[in-house]
Amino acid sequence: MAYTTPSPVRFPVGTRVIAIFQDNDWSKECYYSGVVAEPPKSMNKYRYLVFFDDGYAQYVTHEKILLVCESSRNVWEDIHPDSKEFIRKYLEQYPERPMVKLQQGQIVKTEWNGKWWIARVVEVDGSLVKMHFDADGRTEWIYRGSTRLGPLYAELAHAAARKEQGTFSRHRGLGVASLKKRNMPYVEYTRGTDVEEMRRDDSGDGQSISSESVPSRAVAKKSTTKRPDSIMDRLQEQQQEAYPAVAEKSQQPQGHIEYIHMNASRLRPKKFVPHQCGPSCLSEAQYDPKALKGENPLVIPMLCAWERQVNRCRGKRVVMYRAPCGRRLRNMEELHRYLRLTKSNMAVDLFDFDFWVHCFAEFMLEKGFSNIKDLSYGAEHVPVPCVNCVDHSLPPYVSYSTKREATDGVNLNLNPEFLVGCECTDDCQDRDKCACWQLTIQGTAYGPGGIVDPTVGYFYRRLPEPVMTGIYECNSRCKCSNTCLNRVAQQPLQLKLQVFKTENRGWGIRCLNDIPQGGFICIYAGRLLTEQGANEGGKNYGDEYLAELDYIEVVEKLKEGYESDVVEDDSDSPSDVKDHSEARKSKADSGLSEEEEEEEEEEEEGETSQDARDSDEEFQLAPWEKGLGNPLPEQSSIRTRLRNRNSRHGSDDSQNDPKDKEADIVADSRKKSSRSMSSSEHNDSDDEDSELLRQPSRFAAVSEPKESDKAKKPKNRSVREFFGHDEYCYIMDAKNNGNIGRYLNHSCSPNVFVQNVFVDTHDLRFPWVAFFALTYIHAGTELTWDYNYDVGSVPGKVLHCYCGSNDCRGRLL
Ligand SMILES: C[S@@+](CC[C@H](N)C(=O)[O-])C[C@H]1O[C@@H](n2cnc3c(N)ncnc32)[C@H](O)[C@@H]1O
Repeated sequence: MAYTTPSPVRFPVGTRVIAIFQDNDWSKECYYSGVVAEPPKSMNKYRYLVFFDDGYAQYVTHEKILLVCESSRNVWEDIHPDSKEFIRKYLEQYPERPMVKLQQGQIVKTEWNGKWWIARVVEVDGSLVKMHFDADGRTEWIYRGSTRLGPLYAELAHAAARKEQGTFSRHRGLGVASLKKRNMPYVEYTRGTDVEEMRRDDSGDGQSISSESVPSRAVAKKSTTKRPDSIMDRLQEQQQEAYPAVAEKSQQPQGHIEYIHMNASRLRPKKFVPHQCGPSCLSEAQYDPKALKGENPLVIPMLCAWERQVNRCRGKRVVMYRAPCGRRLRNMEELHRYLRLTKSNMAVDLFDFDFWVHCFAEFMLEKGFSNIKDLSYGAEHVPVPCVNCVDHSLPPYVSYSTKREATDGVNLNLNPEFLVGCECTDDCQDRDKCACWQLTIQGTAYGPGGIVDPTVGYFYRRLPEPVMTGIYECNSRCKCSNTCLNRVAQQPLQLKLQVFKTENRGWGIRCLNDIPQGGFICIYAGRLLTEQGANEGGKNYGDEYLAELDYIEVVEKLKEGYESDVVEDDSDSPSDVKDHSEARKSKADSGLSEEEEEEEEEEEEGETSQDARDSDEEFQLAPWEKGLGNPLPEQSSIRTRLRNRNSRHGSDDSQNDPKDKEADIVADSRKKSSRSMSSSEHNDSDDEDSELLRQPSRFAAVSEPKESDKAKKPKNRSVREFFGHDEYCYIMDAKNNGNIGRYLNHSCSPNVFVQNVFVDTHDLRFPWVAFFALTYIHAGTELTWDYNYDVGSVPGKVLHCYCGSNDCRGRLL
C-alpha cells in the first residue's frame, strides 16, 4: 500500500516506494514497487534513481514516486529474493559504488538470462547505460554497477578469488590507461556529492576503515612493474595530438612561470667559418660540472657558449643547437657525434630538440609558510627544497638516503664479478656491439610474443616507453665512460625538483623546470625488506611507502599472456583506426629532405630571438654531416618509434576474430526474452498480456562468463622458485629511510612511469626502480605515477584517491 499523493519532502536513499516505470517507447506507464537508489542531483539531472523489485532500474522524477505506507526496517527484506541481496549490499555500501565507466559505441559482454552476450553501449545516462544486444536487437537500461556488465563481474570475481585462496594478486589486469585508450570500459569507484553523501563520507584524510571485511592482503605495496600496454597506450594517445599532452594541472600550484634571461655578457657561439671540428672547438667553452651543479640541466649548454634556436621550417618549428664553434646541429645524432668529435664531457641529456620544451621556464612560488632549503641535507647531487603553502607543518623526519639498503634476510650480492660488462669506447652507440645493450635487447624475447626488439630502450638517454623485460645499464665492469648512452638511472639527481605540501595527499613533488618526455627523474630508494618483514612492518608502522620488486612476476605474466580480468574488445576501435591514420599522416609529415631543410626560414622565438636572427648562411655541411643516414630532425625520432608501435599494436588487435566471440551468441540467438522492455519487440507485439506482464530482469549476473574468459593459471614454474623455496617479492620500504622518490604521489592520469633497471646486480630479484617522464611535463607540475594498487586488496582499508584528474577512478585501495 502506498500514499496516493506525492510526498512534500525529498526521499532519502533506501526509501521504499512505488514509482512509474516508463517503457522504452513511452507508451506504457505503470506503477511498480522499488527502492530509491540515488537522490536527485546534478549528475542525474535532478531525478531519483529507482531500483525496481523486478530487476530494472530507471530515473524517475519526484511527482512520479509515491511513498509505501509501511516497510521493514531493512527494506531489502521486502524485496523479491532475486534482487534482495543486491539491494542490501548496495544500501550498505552507499554512497561508494563501483560502476563501469562506459562510452557510447563500446562493446561490452553483458549477461542476460544466464548467458553472456555481445552488447553495445547506445547511451549513458548518469548511473544507467542503455545496452543493445546484437544477437536479438533488444535494448535494456542497466545500472552501471550491475555485475551483468562483464568488466564489473571480472573485477569482483577477481577480488573474491583472492579472498577465497587467501592469496593476493599483486597486479591489476590491463592498466586503466590502456583500457581507455582501446576504448574499453573499466571500473571506477564513485562517491556522490550531495549533502547526504557528504555526511557519510570519510573524514577527508583519504583513509577510512571499511566495515566490509576481508580481502587477504596484509599491507599495500605499489607494483613497480607497470603493465606495458597501459603506459604504451598513454604514450600513443599523445601521438594523436599535434602538441604533446601536458599533464593535468588539477591542483594548481600557487606560483607562476618565469622565463629566465641569460646574462647578456655570457659567452656565445662564434660566427661559423668552415672547419673540421675537434677538441679545439670547445677550448674556450669548457663545461665544468662542479661549477654548474644545481643548474637546470637544459640551461647548462647555454651557460657554456651554446645556443638553442627555434626556427620555422615549412610551417613546422624545429630546434637547432649552435655549438661554441658556430656549428649548427639539428638532431641528437649530429649532436652526439659532435660531442664525441670534440671530446666534450657533456652528455646528450643536457639537450632537447622538442620545440615545446622551454629550457628557460622556471616555476616561482608566490609565498610559502615554511621552507627547507635542502631536504636531503647534501645527500643528493642537487638540493631538494621543501615548501609548504598550506599550513605550517614540516614533513616528518626521514633519514635521507639515495642508496637502497638491504636488511636482514635480504641476500643482495653486489660483487661486480657477477656482472657482465661491455668493451665499448663509442659511448655504447653501437648496440650490436655493446654487451649490456644486448642484455636489454635479448631480454625482450621474454616479453609478449617472444620477439626480440632491437629498438627497445634508451634513445639518447631518454626512455620513450617502458621496457617491461627490464633495462640493463652499463656498469662498473664496463669500459665506457660516464657520457655513455646506456648510463641513465645510475646518474645522480640532476633536475630541480621541489617537495611541497598538497591540500589532501600529504607531501608531493613538483618539477621547477620543464621535463622532456622520456627524461629520467629519480629512483626509488629505501630499505630492502623481505615480504615477511614488509607485512609485519607494514601492519605496525604503515604501508604507504612500500614498493614491491615484482619484476619477475610481471614479466612471467606477460609471457603467459595472462589476462585474468579483461573482457576483450575484438574490434578495431574507432580510436585505433584514428591511430593508424595519424601514424601515416605523421610519417608523411616528417619526411623532410635535406634541401627542404636548408630552405627553412628562421623564426624569432622567446629565449633565442637574438640568436635566431644570427644568420648562418655561410654554414656548409661538413663531410661527416653530409654522410648522415638520417636527415630527419631528431626530435621526431622518439615519436616515430612510438608511431611504429602504434601500428604494430593496432595490427595485433585486428588479428582477433570477432566472429569467434559472436559465434556462441548467434548460435544461441533465440526468441526475445524481455518483451515489455524491448522497444523493437514491443512494436511487434500484439499480445495484450505484454502490457501487464514484463519479464523480470536482474541487477546481478546469474552465470559466470565462459571458462576461457576466466583467469588461466601460469603454466611454467616461476624463476623465483629457483632462488629457493620460500622466496617472495622483496619490498622497498621508504618510510624511514629513502630518497625523493618516496614523495611521488599517485594519479589516475600520471605523468611519470616506473621502469626496472639493472645497474649494480643482474640478479632478477633486485632491479632498481626508476622513474621517467611519461609526457612532456611543464615547469610547476606535480609529478605522479600510477601506484597500480588493487582496490580492495588490503583488509579493512579504504584509501580514496584525490588525484583530481578527470579520469580519477575514485579509490587507491
Ligand atoms: C608514497 S607516499 C607519497 C608521499 C606522501 N604524500 C607523503 O606525504 O609522504 C603514499 C601516500 O600518499 C598519499 N597519496 C598519494 N597519492 C594520493 C592520492 N592520489 N590520493 C590520496 N592520497 C594519496 C596516500 O596517503 C599514500 O598512502
